[in-house]
Amino acid sequence: MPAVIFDRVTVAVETDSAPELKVLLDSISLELTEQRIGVIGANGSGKSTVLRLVNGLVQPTEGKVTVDGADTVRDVRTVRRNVGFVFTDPLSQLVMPTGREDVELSLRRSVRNGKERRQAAEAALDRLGLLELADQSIYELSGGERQLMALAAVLAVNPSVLVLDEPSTLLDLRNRELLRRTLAGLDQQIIMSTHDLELALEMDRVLVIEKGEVVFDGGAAPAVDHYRMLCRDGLPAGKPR
Ligand SMILES: Nc1ncnc2c1ncn2[C@@H]1O[C@H](COP(=O)(O)OP(=O)(O)OP(=O)(O)O)[C@@H](O)[C@H]1O
Repeated sequence: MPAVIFDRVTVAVETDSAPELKVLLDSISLELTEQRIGVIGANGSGKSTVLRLVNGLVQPTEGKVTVDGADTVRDVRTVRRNVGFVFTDPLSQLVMPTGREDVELSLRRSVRNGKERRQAAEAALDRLGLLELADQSIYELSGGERQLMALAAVLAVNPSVLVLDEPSTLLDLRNRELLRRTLAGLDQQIIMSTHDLELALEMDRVLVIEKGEVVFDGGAAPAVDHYRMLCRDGLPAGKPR
């Protein structure tokens, strides 16, 4: 597996609401070498920020992130070639009128020959059962269908690391199962944030993020237990009305 290394990474940003920098992540060090890594935590805890650091979409304010030795700031082109990123909102990544065109666009660099590219796109769509929807306008697809289409476009180029930011939010039960099976069948390293604890339980290692810090790092079941405990402790006192 490629090694994704966070070396004392802090991310701090300017905001309009306060004169001092807002710290989104505080001096995180991690060596991610397992095949399936889950990232869980409350809304706003910093999960997407962790994921975005892996492909250089967010840059560390201090420290560095490397993917198989490539620095996500200095060697960002190498990193982007190796790291596929699936966004929570598929419309932020699907740019072509149809899914088929989008998958072919993803493949434009890796498969130069037009006929071979069409075949590779067909195979990538077929893998997720999307052939029937391939030529439909992206805007006529449901949210879940778009989410799968975005995954197909990223998987088509066979990245060595696949980063997924809450990939199952829009999926129904059947498509969640399809996603689960698809992820289980992949050879590459997966780093995935999710609120779907069943999906998190399938991971080899799970990080629990809380207020910009890794508060638990270990096996999936104890990580989920830890997160549940944090959620219970964080609830307001008194009976819900
Ligand atoms: N560019 C930015 N400027 C200011 N604040 C930011 C910026 N990006 C993220 N944040 C803040 O950082 C915190 C962590 O955001 P992040 O998107 O990483 O959370 P998350 O754990 O993925 O949340 P969710 O589960 O709701 O998607 C949030 O409070 C968010 O408002």
